[in-house]
Amino acid sequence: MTSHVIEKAEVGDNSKNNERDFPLSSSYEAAMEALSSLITRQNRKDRSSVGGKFGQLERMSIYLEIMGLEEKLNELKIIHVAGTKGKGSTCAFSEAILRESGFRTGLFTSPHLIDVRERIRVNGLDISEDKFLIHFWNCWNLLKEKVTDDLPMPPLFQFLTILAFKVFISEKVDVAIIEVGLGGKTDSTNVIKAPVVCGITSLGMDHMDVLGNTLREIASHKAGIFKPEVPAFTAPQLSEAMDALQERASELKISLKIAAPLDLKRWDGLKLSLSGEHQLVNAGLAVSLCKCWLQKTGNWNNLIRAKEDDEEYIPEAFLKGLSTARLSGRAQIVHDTPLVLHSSTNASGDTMGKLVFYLDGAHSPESMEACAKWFAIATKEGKTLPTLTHPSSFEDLSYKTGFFPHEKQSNSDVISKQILLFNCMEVRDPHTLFPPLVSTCSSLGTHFSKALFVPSMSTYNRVTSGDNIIPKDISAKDLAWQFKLQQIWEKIVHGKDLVSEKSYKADNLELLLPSKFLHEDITYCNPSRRIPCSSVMPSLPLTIKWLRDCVKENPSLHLQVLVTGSLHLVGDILKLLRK
Ligand SMILES: Nc1ncnc2c1ncn2[C@@H]1O[C@H](COP(=O)(O)OP(=O)(O)OP(=O)(O)O)[C@@H](O)[C@H]1O
Ligand SMILES: [Mg+2]
Ligand SMILES: [Mg+2]
Repeated sequence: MTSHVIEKAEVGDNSKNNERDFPLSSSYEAAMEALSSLITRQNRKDRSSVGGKFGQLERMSIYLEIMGLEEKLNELKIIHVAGTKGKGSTCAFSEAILRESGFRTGLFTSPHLIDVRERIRVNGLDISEDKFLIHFWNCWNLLKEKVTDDLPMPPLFQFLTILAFKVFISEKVDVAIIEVGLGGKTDSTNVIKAPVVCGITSLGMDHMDVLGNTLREIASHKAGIFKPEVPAFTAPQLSEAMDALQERASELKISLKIAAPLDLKRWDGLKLSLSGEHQLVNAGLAVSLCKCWLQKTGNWNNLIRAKEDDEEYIPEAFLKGLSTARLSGRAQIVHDTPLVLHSSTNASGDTMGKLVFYLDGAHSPESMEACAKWFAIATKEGKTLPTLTHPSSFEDLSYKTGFFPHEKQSNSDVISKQILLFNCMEVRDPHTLFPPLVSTCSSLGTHFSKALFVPSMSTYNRVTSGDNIIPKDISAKDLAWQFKLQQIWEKIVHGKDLVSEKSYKADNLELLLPSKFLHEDITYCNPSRRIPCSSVMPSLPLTIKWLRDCVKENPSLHLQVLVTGSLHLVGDILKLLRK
């Protein structure tokens, strides 16, 4: 993208000019370039002071005023959702439920995986490129005209929030479902003054740099979205968090109800479209939020059968929404290389993935546990599972004995192995992420044959379109963080420090012979010889190639790869697999 294009795009007084001068795709790239310029490198804690004298929410109000959106925003019938984990899923369920109930929906979630337009959905679909561009340049140009030293352009998330409000207002949605970006009290979305109902998803420890170090502090930040006269619902919480939520609700004299996790037994044949046991919690909250929204907007009675007075009754449209809601990169399974089974046990010749990616963007301790549980169960499919236990110490775990029971014989001529493909942002603490992952998997009988640490490709300082991804210079990536992850992993899994003589050079792929993979555990994963069963891989494209070679060269191998630790990583893998 040349600066010429950006300049043109910026000065154009409406989007039509841009569209006339440039093909749509280049105009979209120009928008991404402009968006990227809004990414601030400032410490999140001091975000409110990013240039200018106004606080974050005050600035939001001024921007909305500039855009002429303030009044219309107050008329939107909003469901506002905060929480540590499950916000996106709860919002996605709510959107699908209300759309299936006959309403035109707007959905604002974060982050995105492949394309920024995923964050803004209208009636179930990501906003189209041309609509995005029209609204994008309209917001951009109006704000750009008014910026001063005291009121600079909004940072990325703030801009996207304004854009989403503008889209939902223009598209005349009946309901807007809005996910909080971070925290609650000071989040840009908290400029919403009178939502119809508020929801709090599962709370846990995350973003402590901004929200505080105790669950109570975190909960009180999230409760900052509560508003007078607006009912609130929460997923079940630990008492420390619940007390803080309740305290805020009492101050405002609003009702705070606990939404019970969905009980699938009651709904014969219902299968949630987002998998994992934790989704029952999110689905339960979504049901309560939607029911309340329908009641408060006077639509509930139209939806229920007249004689139905059962408190727990769920209309058909709700069940349809719960079974069709989608949100990629959360417990998503992608079959890469098809495998046709010819064995007598599968005479029908069903195909199953020979290389299967299990994608989940978990990046906090609680979500790691949820993700591990989902992976362990999903990879076993149909087998009897041991009861989930929480081993108190890693000393107890079987992998310390040197016995690796990870070869699951799912078919007489197929050997299944589980691999971990991991990366996380450097602000995360891997010491808190690996233990719940390893112990939960292990307690369910799943053990990784190998862990691969790979840098993500997306950079955090650019917003890109879905087409724009593969950096040319992959070898020049700094892999120090991946080596650190590997070291921590080895220490946790084998209790041994890694020898660091080969340090900071990615594993030579020539040595990781795919043809040997099937039998390599014994020779390579021997802690006493200090050879780790983990590798630092130089890039994601090479990692995928290596995995594909592994299954190609070992006809009986069935690889189940858990990709987790970062939504960026998950998004990159989705982009690469899609190509
Ligand atoms: N109720 C839950 N309890 C624990 N973990 C959960 C729960 N819901 C979702 N997760 C985990 O968190 C990940 C992200 O889910 P989701 O996108 O719904 O949450 P979010 O709150 O929007 O997250 P983010 O902080 O990334 O915006 C999932 O992939 C899953 O691993
Ligand atoms: Mg988060
Ligand atoms: Mg989210």
